[in-house]
Amino acid sequence: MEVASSRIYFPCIQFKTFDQPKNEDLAASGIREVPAVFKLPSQIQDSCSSCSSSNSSDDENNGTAGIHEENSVAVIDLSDLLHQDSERRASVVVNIRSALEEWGFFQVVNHGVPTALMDEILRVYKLFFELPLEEKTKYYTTDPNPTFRFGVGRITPSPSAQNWKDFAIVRPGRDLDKLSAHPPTFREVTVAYNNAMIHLKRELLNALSESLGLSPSFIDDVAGEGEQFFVCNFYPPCPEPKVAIGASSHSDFGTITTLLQDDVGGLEILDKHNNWIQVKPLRHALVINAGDQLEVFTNGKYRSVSHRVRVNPDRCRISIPSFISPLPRTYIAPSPSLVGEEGPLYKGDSFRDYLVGYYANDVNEKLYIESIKLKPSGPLQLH
Ligand SMILES: O=C(O)CCC(=O)C(=O)O
Ligand SMILES: [Fe+2]
Repeated sequence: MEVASSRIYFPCIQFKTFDQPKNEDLAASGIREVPAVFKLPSQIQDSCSSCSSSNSSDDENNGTAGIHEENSVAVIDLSDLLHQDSERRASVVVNIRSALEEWGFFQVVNHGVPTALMDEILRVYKLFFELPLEEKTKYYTTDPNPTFRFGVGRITPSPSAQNWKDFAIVRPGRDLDKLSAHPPTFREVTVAYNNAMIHLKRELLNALSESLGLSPSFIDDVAGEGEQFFVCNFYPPCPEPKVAIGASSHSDFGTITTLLQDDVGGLEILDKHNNWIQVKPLRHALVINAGDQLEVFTNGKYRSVSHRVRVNPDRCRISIPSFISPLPRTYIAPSPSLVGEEGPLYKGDSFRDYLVGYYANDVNEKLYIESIKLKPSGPLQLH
């Protein structure tokens, strides 16, 4: 196959990986076909083509309290939660519980994160991804835990196809000099956004504890103390959107994820009937979902739902998931306060060892958490 001059290959761990040219280069390069390394197996391509793509953004939600079902997953107004009014707070907590039981995902508005900060972080990270490849690859490293890492596709031992995305992993609690210095506000915005996520995570985990009848800091104390970090995903336009995938189906490894997305759309979640449901962009909302650690800790009451990202033929998309996790040494097992007659349904493990298992499996699909499930012991049989 002839390689167009603007197609740039560079190694990503053991793979040769295709770096999709920027939006404006695409037309010039004349690429009309997805390279083989990104091609999904045909049965997955079929499941992609059965869903309609989401290109629209909804108007800003100015915050009517309660749950709105028109976006599939609930949209929950957090203003009453943040104002600590006990009755109104209780109703938000109930809404969060039903959203997690029904979908495992919900969106939040009036969450206290300044909207200007949300716009700004999307803007500065887009500028970063638009830098020349030589600039971005200065941040390419095989060190798994740097402050700032640029990468391509998804790194798994046996991916069926590389994901059609570039990403940056950002750990702002470390050496800030390692963050990109372009554009000039990049570091400042990164730190401000991460701090806002730390604040929000505390509010959310407290509400989650209350929703399960636990004392407010119960979940945060056990499963929310890990290093706060986020990923910025950049999905370039794709000439054959049904043949490739931005992020293949997976569940998140941590406790909860708070995700900011731009207005392009493409995130889909698997519902209880095995249908892919779009999570439509809602301006200035954040998408919240349960991760594997929450599923284990709650003994399956709040499930970590499979999700994936479809690509767009015309527009690049940016999303910024923040991952809230336990400390590596924390042992996460079903909490005795949440285990009923069914008995513990998951094997416990330290978060560090959980991650080893998670990445040793193909993270595409919920393979690892399925493998640590135990059989229900059921009520004691007395003869
Ligand atoms: O881009 C998205 O909307 C979701 C990304 C995602 O699921 C992840 O990075 O874990
Ligand atoms: Fe995810």
